[in-house]
Amino acid sequence: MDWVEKYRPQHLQDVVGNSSAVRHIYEWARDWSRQKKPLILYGKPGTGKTSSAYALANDMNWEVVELNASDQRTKAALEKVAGSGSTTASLTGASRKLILLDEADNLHGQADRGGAKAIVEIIAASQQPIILIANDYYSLTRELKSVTEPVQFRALQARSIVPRLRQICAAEGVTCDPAALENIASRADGDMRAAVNMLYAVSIGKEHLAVGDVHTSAKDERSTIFALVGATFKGKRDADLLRMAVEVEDTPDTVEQWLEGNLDHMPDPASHAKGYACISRADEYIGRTYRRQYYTLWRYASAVMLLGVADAAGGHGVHGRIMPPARWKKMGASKKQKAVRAGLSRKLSEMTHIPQDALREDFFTAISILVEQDPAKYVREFELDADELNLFIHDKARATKAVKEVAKEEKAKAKKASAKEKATGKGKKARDDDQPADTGESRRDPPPGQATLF
Ligand SMILES: Nc1ncnc2c1ncn2[C@@H]1O[C@H](COP(=O)(O)OP(=O)(O)OP(=O)(O)O)[C@@H](O)[C@H]1O
Repeated sequence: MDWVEKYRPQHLQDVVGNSSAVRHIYEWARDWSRQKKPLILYGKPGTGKTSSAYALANDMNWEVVELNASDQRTKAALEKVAGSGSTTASLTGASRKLILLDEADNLHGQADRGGAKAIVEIIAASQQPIILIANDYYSLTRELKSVTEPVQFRALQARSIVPRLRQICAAEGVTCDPAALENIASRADGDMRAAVNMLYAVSIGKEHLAVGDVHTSAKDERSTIFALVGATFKGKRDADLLRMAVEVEDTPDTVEQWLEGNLDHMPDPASHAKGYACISRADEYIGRTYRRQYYTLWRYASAVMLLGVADAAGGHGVHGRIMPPARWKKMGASKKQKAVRAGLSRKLSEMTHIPQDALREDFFTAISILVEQDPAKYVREFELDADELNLFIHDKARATKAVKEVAKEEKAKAKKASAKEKATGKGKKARDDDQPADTGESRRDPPPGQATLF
């Protein structure tokens, strides 16, 4: 049995941290009547939402009926349980049934809006206590928010995670360096499930856990995932790939991103589609793993993507080196893009006298079409640089070419102008007046501050 399940809190008092949320839940249950609104526990994964609901039911001697909001069969089941006010229906002698509705932020997974609406109505009129669970409160439908009472679960502090890890080590007969547990707790980033999982992984087969067992540098972690991805494209034996997948610290969704990021570099284009097919199949398992909290499915995800991509790659490797997923690079790049976009709309707004938000909302598409047709013209007109031009046209090579072309023209113009200045001897005056050089072409350009869009 894995430690996450083995050490799931059995009673509310075992739940670490989030004490005001826990008290809220307890008082709600203690005073429960049909007038009480269902609770919605929301917050980061692994902070104790599901565990608290189960611990509460245990403490109250309520039976739990767990349903999933996105499941098509949920409405019928919910109708049956929530519609019955019976308190003695249970064979176990439990006094009530606590309906636990997981993935409340995925209610739109119901086939239609009507289905979701019907569920909200059943929830609102329930004759049994209901607890809904969600990660993101803000993505819930307005209707659902209006019939429920929110309870937030916050990320756990590392200093509350450490004692729980210490307890688990003691129960398992593993002695440990305090620094090792502190290291795990801080890397878990407020997620107790992640912390317990990490502890389990590093303690396998050990009687003593030293800090060195836990502390792997970022470089070491990278080299392991590099090795796994490299071995997959090189077509290493299936058994080796599966063993490496267990060894790497990264979860299958990270491995999936790495494989996906490198797929396009397989030399044979025909193999790309095959590779993507395996990755998308693995992605379904990864999604289900998280939705159902059923980590066994991770193994299937790993097997499907690693063996599938290895088969697609046929042992031919990838062009160049194995690279970290482009998506990660893009995340950094998107910050820069935001700054470029803000600068560009400010500049265009000044030039055209159109307010920035009108430009963005009403004109951006039209401008993009125009710029796409003749990029160089608009590089001149709006004095765009390559980054700015790229916001309008996505073909990087074409954008660079247009910018270079205009730069070349400008250079030639400047050269011509300075030659002319020299010849006429009026160079100084022209510079003092800050007038554009007197060339036939420049007279056709609109003066600064009067750029025209169309
Ligand atoms: N506050 C906590 N106290 C003690 N153990 C916890 C706590 N939070 C999480 N855990 C551990 O993590 C496991 C998963 O926790 P739980 O299912 O309650 O998380 P959750 O908040 O419902 O996450 P998700 O949003 O992913 O469903 C538990 O089995 C338990 O081992």
